[in-house]
Parts: sequence; structure tokens; C-alpha cells
Amino acid sequence: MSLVVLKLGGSVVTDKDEPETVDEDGLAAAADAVASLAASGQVVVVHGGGSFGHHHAADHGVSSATGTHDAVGVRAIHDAMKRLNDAVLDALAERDVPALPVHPLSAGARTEDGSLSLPLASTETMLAEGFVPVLHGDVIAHAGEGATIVSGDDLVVSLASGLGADRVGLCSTVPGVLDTDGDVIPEITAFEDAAAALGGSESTDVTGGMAAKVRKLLALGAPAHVFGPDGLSSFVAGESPGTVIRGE
Ligand SMILES: Nc1ncnc2c1ncn2[C@@H]1O[C@H](COP(=O)(O)OP(=O)(O)OP(=O)(O)O)[C@@H](O)[C@H]1O
Ligand SMILES: C=C(C)CCOP(=O)(O)O
Repeated sequence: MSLVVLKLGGSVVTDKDEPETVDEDGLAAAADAVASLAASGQVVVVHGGGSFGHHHAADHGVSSATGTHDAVGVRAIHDAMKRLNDAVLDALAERDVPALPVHPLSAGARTEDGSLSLPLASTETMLAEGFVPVLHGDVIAHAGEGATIVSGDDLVVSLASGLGADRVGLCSTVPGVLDTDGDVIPEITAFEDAAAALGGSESTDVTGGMAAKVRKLLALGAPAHVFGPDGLSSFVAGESPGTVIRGE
């Protein structure tokens, strides 16, 4: 059975500029897409932080590289992400998708050099038993740093390579990776293909926006599709909306 890893960007399922606000229409469209994928194969969902995780992370001075030993701050970030995760799980349950949470804080860790170790037993067993695991960007224990942010994009890379995903999709608010004229770049095989146009994120985003996304996906070794909400149904149908990123 084919396995799809789908990331729902925080900017798709939340209003990124209003603290802790779900974008109900964006979430509904995303949940419909997951329901269709789950009806025809295995799917692992990952969602980003949007206005839930990033504001708390910025308030506590935590990013992917800079950590904290303040447990109160770690819990504030994690609890916000659990609230968003609950909203995603609820939307999926309303569509009869057997979705279950996997919280990276309790599952994985980072070594001193920042590499992510994400044991996959819970996700794999859930899939084998017919569930749809739903992970999320989170705060995670990091050797020598206390705890740092792990982005949904990092999780997608670990999951897709560790589980041998057949297809990877990242739904963001932009229709793909854009060039300097604002047109979608159909294919990226090297960072230089898009470097001139790649910026961070327009909203509060402690994990780096589109440039970081492209770098991580190039390292994946499997094709990854970056598309906007309008590309969701085409991705579900097996087509190739937006930008495809192929690492060498
Ligand atoms: N060349 C580019 N093409 C497309 N988007 C770009 C580009 N350069 C910068 N961006 C920014 O990257 C953003 C998408 O990355 P971002 O990390 O915010 O997406 P996301 O995955 O949807 O959100 P989150 O990180 O909350 O999950 C766009 O909204 C845009 O502001
Ligand atoms: C800010 C937090 C906690 C999660 C970040 O995940 P991302 O939005 O996928 O980069």
C-alpha cells in the first residue's frame, strides 16, 4: 500500500498573524484532503506551528539552534502545539479519519550537533494498525542546549526517509517555490536554482521559512512537492502541483 507523508503548513491551518487562531476554512480543506488520502492508502500527517508554536517560541527566545533550560517555557510552547494538534485531530475525526497524536517532545531528541533522532515505532505501528498518525512541529530535548524547536519540515524528512514514503507533500500558503518574478519554479534540484528568490517567512517563524524548507527537502533523496491550498486536490489525485524538489 502506498505511503504518503503530508505536511500541512502552519500558515495553512492557522491565521499566522493572530495568536492561537485556527484558520477554519484552511483546516477543513486540509482535513478533506487527508480523508481522501486515507481512503486509498497510508498517510502520515505533520503540521506546522503557525500562530500556535512560533509566538510562544519567540517569546521564550527558543529557535531550532538556540535552546532553553526553562521547563515553564518548554511547556508553554509544547502545550500550544498540543492545542493546535487537538484541533487538527478533531477536524479529521469529524471526517471519520482514525487519527492519533504523536508528540515529538515525548518521542525524539537532538544530539549536540543538532541531528534529529526520531524513533518511529509508534508511528509505524499505528500505520500498520490502520491509524493515521498526526505529528507536529514541537520543542524537543537537545543535548547541550536544553530544548530547541523541531520544525514540521525536519519531521517530514525523518519520517519520509525512515518509513520509505512513496510521496511527500508540503502544503503551504504559497503555490510553490517562487522565482524573483513571483512565478512558480517547477523543479529544484540544487539550492542555487532558487537561491536568489529564497527568503525567510513574512510572519513570526523561528524555523526559517522557505529557504530552510528547500535545503531540508534537497537532503531528502526523494521527490517532495511544495504547493498551496489550491494544489491539495491535485496532489491527492497523484498529480504534481507546485514545485517538485529532487535532491541528488
Ligand atoms: N521564493 C519563495 N517562494 C515562496 N515562498 C517564499 C519564498 N521566499 C520566502 N518565502 C516565504 O516562505 C513562506 C512559506 O514558508 P513557511 O515556513 O512560512 O510555511 P509553512 O510551512 O506553511 O508554515 P509553518 O512553518 O508555520 O509550518 C511564504 O509564506 C513566504 O512568506
Ligand atoms: C514553533 C514550533 C513549536 C513548531 C515549528 O514547526 P514549523 O511551523 O513546521 O516550522
